Amino acid sequence: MFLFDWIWNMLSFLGLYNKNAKILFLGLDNAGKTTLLGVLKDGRLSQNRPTFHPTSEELSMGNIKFRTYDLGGHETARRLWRDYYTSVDAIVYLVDSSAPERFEESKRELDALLSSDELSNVPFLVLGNKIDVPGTPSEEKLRASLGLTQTTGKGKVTLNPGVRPIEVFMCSVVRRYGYGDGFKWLSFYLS
Ligand SMILES: Nc1nc2c(ncn2[C@@H]2O[C@H](COP(=O)(O)OP(=O)(O)OP(=O)(O)O)[C@@H](O)[C@H]2O)c(=O)[nH]1
Ligand SMILES: [Mg+2]
Repeated sequence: MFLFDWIWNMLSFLGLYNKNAKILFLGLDNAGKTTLLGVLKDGRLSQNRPTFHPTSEELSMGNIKFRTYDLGGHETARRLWRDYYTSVDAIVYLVDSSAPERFEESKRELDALLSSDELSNVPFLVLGNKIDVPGTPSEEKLRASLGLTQTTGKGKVTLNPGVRPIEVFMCSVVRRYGYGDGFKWLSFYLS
């Protein structure tokens, strides 16, 4: 079961394999960005300290590569985010969905990203992480809190020019579910 999951998740990246895509992993501190990257990188969960210095990793599966940027999420680190906006292919925005008291703060940062000119056409994959935590609010609640009740659709949708793909997927990085669907969705929009 675990092996199947792992392979399936890796396969869902196929759309990304074709390209040296530049992907930023953003979101508040403690959202799970570094944990997710660790799982994507070598399939393993690691204990991470909060990220204070931006880390860039080339993920390669077989002989195909893409470049990820893990930027810290605490307040001072957020000021560095904009230094990385140039020629970004996608944003993966993580939210700790088990921490509703921080939804407002997370929305504020997300809104700032969404209104940035440099990112105006960049696809956004929003991951509501940590749904393994009991009592975590529903996807509906998260969407409402983030102002994302209207998104572009989970299937492969042909969007009008100028419409930015954006979608929400709930996931648990530690249980390794949910994010695979999100990356598969994202791959539709990386040409
Ligand atoms: N329960 C649960 N905990 C998780 C999950 N994903 C990550 N965590 C935990 O959340 C904490 C923060 O994870 P990190 O990956 O360090 O968060 P980050 O987004 O990189 O945080 P910064 O580097 O401070 O911006 C760690 O204790 C992780 O083990 C999940 O799916 N479920
Ligand atoms: Mg981190």
